[in-house]
Amino acid sequence: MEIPTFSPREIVSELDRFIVGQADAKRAVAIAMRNRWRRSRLSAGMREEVVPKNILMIGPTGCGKTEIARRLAKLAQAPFLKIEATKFTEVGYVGRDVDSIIRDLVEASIVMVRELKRHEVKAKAEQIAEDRLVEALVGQGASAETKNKFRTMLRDGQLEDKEIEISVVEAAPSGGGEMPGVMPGNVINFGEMMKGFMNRSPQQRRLKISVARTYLEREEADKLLDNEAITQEAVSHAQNNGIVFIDEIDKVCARSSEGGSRGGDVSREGVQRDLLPLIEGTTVSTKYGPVKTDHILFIASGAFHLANPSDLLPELQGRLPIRVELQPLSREDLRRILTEPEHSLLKQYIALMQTEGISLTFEDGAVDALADLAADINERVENIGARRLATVLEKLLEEISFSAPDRSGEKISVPASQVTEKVAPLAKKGDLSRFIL
Ligand SMILES: Nc1ncnc2c1ncn2[C@@H]1O[C@H](COP(=O)(O)OP(=O)(O)OP(=O)(O)O)[C@@H](O)[C@H]1O
Repeated sequence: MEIPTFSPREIVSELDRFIVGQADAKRAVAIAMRNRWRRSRLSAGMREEVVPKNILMIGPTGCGKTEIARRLAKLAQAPFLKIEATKFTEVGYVGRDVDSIIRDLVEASIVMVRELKRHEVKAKAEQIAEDRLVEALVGQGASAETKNKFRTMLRDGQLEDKEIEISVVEAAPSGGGEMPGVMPGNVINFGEMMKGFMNRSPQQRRLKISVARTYLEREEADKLLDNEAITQEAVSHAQNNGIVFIDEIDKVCARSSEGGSRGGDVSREGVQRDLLPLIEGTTVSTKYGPVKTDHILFIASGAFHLANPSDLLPELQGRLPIRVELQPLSREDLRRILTEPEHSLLKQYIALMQTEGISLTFEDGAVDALADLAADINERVENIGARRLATVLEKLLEEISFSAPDRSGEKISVPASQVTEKVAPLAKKGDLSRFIL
């Protein structure tokens, strides 16, 4: 699979569009990404020798660690998986099977490759689906002239509500029935969807053209896709380009203050031992075949408040040679996060209100007051980084959000006083602020 190539400088500037500050971490991931491209250009023998230099990100919660990794993966069109190291202690020493990380990564890769391939065959599938619609309308034997007439009407959208009888692989959505793999909010799980389609035999259905078209296009696209080839490509994509983000790695460290690995720390060290082969390079068997982990990029991350990176198993430390520290977010960072990123929180709220016909604006003073308040609560209650902005903003805009449908056409400008008078007092209510803000 062709993956986009960017120079480290380009990667950093792309990340800058979405993430404020954290220059060191951006540089580190940019170099790691470029190294992959360099590796792909080496001779086969040399290529096998070059292992990715995995990264350890150290920084407080909510300061952008996951966001950097996720954006990087998106930019590089790399399969991405985030897991929490602590997940693997829940069932005790043996814990959850760490190999599931690789299996899940391959699943993510399949979804990704399938979506790309589906896009490639889209135009063709649409054309075949249209032919089938015309045939369902006028019958196979109709003259070319009749067919063309109906084709034109179809394209003009004149027949959308007309019912036709077609043979579809999936049951019709009678009374709000759901398609397999389509979850609430239209998130599509292609794996599930394929299972759904493959397990069913075609059925005659009476459907409106608008609905039938969706079914037929999907069915035809699936016919055009070569599942075997997709699987192979997805496995290779995961092996060579996959990124696994392991959060809370510090929580599986034996704390130095507790005098090394004794007692309850056995299971934590066990998790590190389990993770080690994956990061060192092993072969995991999946239902799609064996997957080599040697060239998967691992980014481990943690706050390391209580433990130190040197409390990790030495072998693991060796496999995470790139160390980057992320900075706690200052008041100024929070202010920039509100306004600067491409889809910043303020921009999101403005866009959401626009759908209700409301033109929402924030006075400069209001943005400053929001940043002040978030920084203040982070300092006094608990530092949850940029996540604090979401709760504070939600509280500030709750009223407008609720009454928006009645206020269509209005221009609403949020002044600083609303932050200081409405939301800030909540932060003063001691323990309550833990739950509200
Ligand atoms: N520097 C930043 N610039 C822009 N947005 C940020 C920044 N830091 C955090 N955010 C936003 O805050 C939220 C939480 O950030 P993120 O998931 O990266 O936290 P994290 O550092 O990985 O913390 P944890 O270890 O607790 O998962 C995300 O929505 C992210 O977009």
